[in-house]
Amino acid sequence: MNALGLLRLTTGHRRGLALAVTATLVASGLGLLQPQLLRTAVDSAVSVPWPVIAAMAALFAVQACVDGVGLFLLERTGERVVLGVRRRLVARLLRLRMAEFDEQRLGDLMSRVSVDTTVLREVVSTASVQLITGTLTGAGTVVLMLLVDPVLFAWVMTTVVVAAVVVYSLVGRLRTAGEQMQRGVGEMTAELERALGALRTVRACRAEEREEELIGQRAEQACAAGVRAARITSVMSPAVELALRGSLLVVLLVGGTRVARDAASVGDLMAFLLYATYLIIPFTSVLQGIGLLQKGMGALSRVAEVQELPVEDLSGTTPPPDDALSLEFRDVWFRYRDRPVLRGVSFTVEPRSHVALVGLSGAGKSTAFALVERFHEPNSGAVLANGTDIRQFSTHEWRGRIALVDQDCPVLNGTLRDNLRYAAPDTTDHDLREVLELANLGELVRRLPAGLDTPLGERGRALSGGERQRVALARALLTRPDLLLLDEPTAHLDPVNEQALHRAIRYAAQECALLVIAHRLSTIREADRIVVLHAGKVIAQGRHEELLAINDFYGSLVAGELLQERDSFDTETSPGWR
Ligand SMILES: Nc1ncnc2c1ncn2[C@@H]1O[C@H](COP(=O)(O)OP(=O)(O)OP(=O)(O)O)[C@@H](O)[C@H]1O
Repeated sequence: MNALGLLRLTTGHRRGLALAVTATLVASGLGLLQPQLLRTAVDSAVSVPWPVIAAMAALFAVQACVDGVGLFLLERTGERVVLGVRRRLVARLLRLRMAEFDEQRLGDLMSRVSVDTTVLREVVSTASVQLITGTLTGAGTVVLMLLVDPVLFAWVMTTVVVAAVVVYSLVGRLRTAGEQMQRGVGEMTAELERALGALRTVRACRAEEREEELIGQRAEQACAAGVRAARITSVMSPAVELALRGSLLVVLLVGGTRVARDAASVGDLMAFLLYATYLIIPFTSVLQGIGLLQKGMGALSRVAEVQELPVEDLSGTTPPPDDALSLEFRDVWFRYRDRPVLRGVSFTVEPRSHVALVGLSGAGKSTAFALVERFHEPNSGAVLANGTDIRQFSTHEWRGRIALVDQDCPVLNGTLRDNLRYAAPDTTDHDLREVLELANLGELVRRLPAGLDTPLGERGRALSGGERQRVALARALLTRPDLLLLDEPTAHLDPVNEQALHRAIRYAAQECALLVIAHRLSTIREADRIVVLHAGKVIAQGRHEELLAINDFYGSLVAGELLQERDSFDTETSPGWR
């Protein structure tokens, strides 16, 4: 990633940037006029030159104003550039291929949107002006110094060249250190996100100290890279400072003797001295600008990495059929990286029928759901709806026709109403009430302090596990799907909620095709067909009684109650409002 990449970032904002840089340049130009005025005043005046002092004061005031305007414009442009980058990143992240989330670390991706873009803003708003105005003002100052006294200038340049050589030799290392620092921060955020995301487990396992140590190590890595960068800067800055102070000393020594020998006037010496002090600002600016630019290039390459991650393939354009949906898995093979998970799976779900998918943990049931949702694509074979490969459908419209109730039932931050209407924002209150009763949520709504408008907290913390499951089910039913994918809760349900679940399943089965990952005998018995999945293959299909008669594996599943092998954590306890 080079400086051109950074320049490309400013596309669409160049006018604002040009305006800002111009304002800053004008301000610097006005600054350069001041020594000239001083020189004229000193060399020609015999008494206090009031008009010149007034002109200088006016110049100072105008310079300060123009400088302020330029600064504001720059900051604004920086913010707007970063807004664009952040929007693009967020849009990309929300559309990445699901498989990418297996490879990437969430916290690191998040730090690219927050931390790295902040560095980019600094580059746009600070480094750009530092480099452009620093270079131009520096060049202007140099020319004026040359005009005032070429001999003195030659002396000054010797010290400046020494400083420039030191800076140049360190720039590359500064960039590497900057990049390492950004990566370190990314890794630390990733670890922190992982630990806070599983805080209950962390505490239950008494792992706070281990996590503190691990996250601390990542912070230390970022710190070490920051210190490396500081070390480089600390060599660069004094070198420059030394050169600048040295040049001032040279100006005084050499210039003083030249004035004594009448080779130059006092006005010349004063103007030159002023220019030499003025040179410090653009020179330091350029130096800081180069440092920031190096950091910015590191940040930009991390941002660009996200921009290059593959997004979901949304090439299908055909709208899904309007009539009742049927679903067919036709010889579907699927692997996660090198690991085959589905191996020639075939089964069908007729319109408005109820099919239960059963099998041991790891058999591939959730993967089958993921293929229906098009989170992943089959490696061979196809998933069809009413005879058409679902890849031909517009993904957006296809997902609008189906609903998924996941095992971990995510609830989003917001009110209960927001959560319920998340997939169908136009739901009326009448529909809402109907589904609430169906999912046995009426009692919960009555108990919550602000009813439907009660905030549920981050990830629905204010709800119990069972309540979250019912909210997820109600959310799915509200979309009036043509195909409902339901990963039945593995946790124990009390009889009232078990009945509610069955009521909802029966209701859904009348309205749409229903594919349930079943963990309960009661759900399995009600199914029109049971598909037994074992090690990625369908080993039997039929009704409960038929399968019991013909399939030993199914018999062993039922007898050993293996269908509920994960029946362990009942989270039906919730904080507050009980
Ligand atoms: N993102 C992934 N990357 C790699 N392997 C995965 C991924 N997701 C699942 N697997 C593996 O694929 C296999 C099938 O997983 P899947 O979640 O489909 O099983 P399942 O039948 O739904 O199990 P369970 O009933 O425990 O939820 C498992 O062995 C799992 O380890």
